[in-house]
Amino acid sequence: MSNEASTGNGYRLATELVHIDSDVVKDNYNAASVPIYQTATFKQTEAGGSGSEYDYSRSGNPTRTAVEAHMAKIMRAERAFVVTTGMTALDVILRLVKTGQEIIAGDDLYGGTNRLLTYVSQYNGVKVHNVDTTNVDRVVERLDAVKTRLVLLESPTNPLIKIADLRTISRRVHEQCPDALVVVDNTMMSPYLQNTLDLGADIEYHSGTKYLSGHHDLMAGVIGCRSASVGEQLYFVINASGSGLGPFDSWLLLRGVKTLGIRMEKQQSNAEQIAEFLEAQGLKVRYPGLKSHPQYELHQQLASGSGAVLSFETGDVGLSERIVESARLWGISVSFGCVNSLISMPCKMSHASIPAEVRKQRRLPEDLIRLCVGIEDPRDLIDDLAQALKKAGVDVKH
Ligand SMILES: Cc1ncc(COP(=O)(O)O)c(C=O)c1O
Ligand SMILES: N[C@@H](CCSC[C@H](N)C(=O)O)C(=O)O
Repeated sequence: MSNEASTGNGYRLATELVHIDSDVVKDNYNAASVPIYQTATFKQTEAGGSGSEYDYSRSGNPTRTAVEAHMAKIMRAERAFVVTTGMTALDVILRLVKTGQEIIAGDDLYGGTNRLLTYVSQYNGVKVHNVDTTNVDRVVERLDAVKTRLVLLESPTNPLIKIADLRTISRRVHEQCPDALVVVDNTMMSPYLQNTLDLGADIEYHSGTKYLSGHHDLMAGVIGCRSASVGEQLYFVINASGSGLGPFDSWLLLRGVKTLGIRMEKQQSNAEQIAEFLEAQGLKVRYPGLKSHPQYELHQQLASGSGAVLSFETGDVGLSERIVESARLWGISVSFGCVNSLISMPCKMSHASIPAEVRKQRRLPEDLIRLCVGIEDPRDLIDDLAQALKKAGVDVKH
């Protein structure tokens, strides 16, 4: 299935991803690829500094401007920013929350997100409510018209692949709390499969380390927002704190994002086959493209595809460890969104920073295996999973 969404220029997203607006960077030589302006500072023509578009790369750099303009177009955002990592993106957004204000966040979130939220609740006097975001009422009952500043959502969540009704939650939050911002970490879907600003979010952010760059050769974060005034506040923090992405990494991100469409289509098609294979083994598979997913219908209304991250349980931590360690083609690594396939155990790896008792309270299964599907031949991926399952002692139908 290909993505039918367009950016407003009349072209589909896969087309827009490849075409960078050449007016954004004034290049005298008509370079076909946006140049890397590897400079910290810029020569000024006058002592007052006026008349120059750039003065210092912390405040702005042409290569960064090019990728920010491109991301704003792709995300249909009023403004987009690129920063050093996905966690930096969240850190910048969290600077909009003041002592005494409150955040409502999911109870299944990337481990690093949970760690940063725990930090702001311990040291910045910000109350964080973790709720089950699959249930709109659980979110709404925590709203406080005065105190709620952010509602932070992942959908699908990492790693339990739970779906939040982003459209309804955004509407209800805006009705009840006009000053609250709905923020969505859209890393798992990428802008290719889900546009959360269109669904009503105020801010969407990404770990650009994942699908946007696609090759695990760079760390980056991307933030897109719907309003110019939120954009001004975010830009202030990025400039003041020096969180903006450097010129070379901006260039790598811009190069990576051009192939997002084709990578996502292939990774998703591989993931669908792998999810079906695992389900046929009688395993409890979490993937929003499977009809057995409890929120299959809702996810289809929010996104144009199911992505390429799935998780499954085996019922036994030791068995899960043996499966992971028996895989040959699937690399044991944290992260996802890369062209090569990865296997991991969230409780021991990406989500190990969540204390064991909190993982238990939030029903994060210790035996959970997460698969991040790449672009390899799906037959090789399935064969390798089959041999890993067999070696670990599972009776495989293949
Ligand atoms: C859903 C999600 N959001 C944010 C992040 C943070 O991104 P980064 O590693 O680029 O800081 C990660 C992983 O690291 C993630 O999985
Ligand atoms: N040691 C790191 C783990 C990073 S996890 C990366 C990624 N978000 C994933 O879900 O795999 C840390 O503690 O931050």
